[in-house]
Amino acid sequence: MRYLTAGESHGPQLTTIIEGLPSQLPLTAELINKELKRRQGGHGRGRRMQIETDTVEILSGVRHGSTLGSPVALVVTNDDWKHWTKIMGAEPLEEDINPEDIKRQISRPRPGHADLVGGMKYGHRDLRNVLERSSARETTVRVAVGAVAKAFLAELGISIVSHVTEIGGIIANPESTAGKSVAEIRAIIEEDACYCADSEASAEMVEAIDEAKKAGDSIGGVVEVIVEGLPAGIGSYVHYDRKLDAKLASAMLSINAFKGVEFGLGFEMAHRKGSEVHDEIIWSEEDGYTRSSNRLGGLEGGMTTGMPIVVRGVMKPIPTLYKPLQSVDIETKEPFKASVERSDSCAVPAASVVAEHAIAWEIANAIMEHFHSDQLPQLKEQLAAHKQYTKEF
Ligand SMILES: Cc1cc2nc3c(=O)[nH]c(=O)nc-3n(C[C@H](O)[C@H](O)[C@H](O)COP(=O)(O)O)c2cc1C
Ligand SMILES: C=C(O[C@@H]1CC(C(=O)O)=C[C@@H](OP(=O)(O)O)[C@H]1O)C(=O)O
Repeated sequence: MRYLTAGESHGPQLTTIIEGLPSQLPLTAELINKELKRRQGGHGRGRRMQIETDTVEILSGVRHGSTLGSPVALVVTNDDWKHWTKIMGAEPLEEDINPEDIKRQISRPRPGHADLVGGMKYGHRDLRNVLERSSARETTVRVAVGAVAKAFLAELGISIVSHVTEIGGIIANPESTAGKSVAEIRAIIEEDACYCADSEASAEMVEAIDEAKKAGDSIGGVVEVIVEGLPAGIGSYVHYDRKLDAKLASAMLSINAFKGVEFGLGFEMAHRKGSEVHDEIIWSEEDGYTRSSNRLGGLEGGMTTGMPIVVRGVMKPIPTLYKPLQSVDIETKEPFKASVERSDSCAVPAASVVAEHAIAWEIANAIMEHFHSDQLPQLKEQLAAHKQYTKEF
């Protein structure tokens, strides 16, 4: 499967086309909208989220609530567009308009954002031309795509959740999720301001976000995605570009501001002995092959083991600072404070929703690569046979 996205942050809409979905997958806009709403939430979001009510329109590939097997086109309109039609319009400027009045030109690149290097790369002296597409507004349609992937996974008995484990140095107690299922974690974090399972840590995270905002600063954090119900043997060890862990890492790092990724114990593995890292293999009539622990996070040799996938990503603090860092005006080359654009002060909770959906897409894709079918019912049969086979192996 594949998809493309298009759209600028303050353009008329965000668009995506998904290709290769099986037919007969139940799909509604309502299901996608639920996830879009979650992405808009979480403490620390800026004023743009009060302007938008992200909702999707399904324009093709679905009939009477079910996929056809043809490309699925989705659109999310930007409510803010009405304030930007002249500034961001595709048509050449009308003659009676003074460009200076409507340009909202940016010439003082923000350290940590794509402004300066993006300007150099595409020859834009107005760095707004970079910002508009490098903005995480694009993650809206990536969540829409991931919501479709999640609907597909749910049909196969595979569920996925993300939660926030750290913000600005405040770390959630791992016990808050230990031994809990995806559904249980989802129920805990649903109403939490930081999508965190530890309510005490979450309250401190809220304070830390408010403090950072008051100081004109920003903070980052860590999110964890858990995938449950996977069969063993999805992905492959035979070639670098077929390893599922590599694909999941790439998906995580493709999210704006994500700078690191780890599976299971992650970087902690460096401090442990092999006997304290690897997961012992057991077999039972009922469950087939399982593990007595899941310290490797559900992947061996680039393939699923059948245990839950546990993958974490670290998000750096937001680059736009209301107390801006030192920069240079590219017109005069004089030192200047960086531009200040309307901004989030912390988007880690929202980004956890993006991570969940980016990972869901990658898993759905890996499943579609493994089981070759254009029809969901056939695919379900193949999956059931595969599960039986791996159990008896
Ligand atoms: C959900 C989400 C919201 C974000 N909001 C902002 C924001 O309001 N202001 C900002 O400067 N960066 C924001 N970012 C981060 C930038 O998009 C990101 O740092 C920028 O695209 C540069 O890419 P890089 O950090 O991956 O190098 C956000 C990221 C995510 C995932
Ligand atoms: C600025 C960035 O994205 C943010 C993410 C975002 C959204 O819908 O998530 C919408 C944007 O809206 P605006 O720029 O109008 O405030 C930002 O809040 C960025 O990533 O650089």
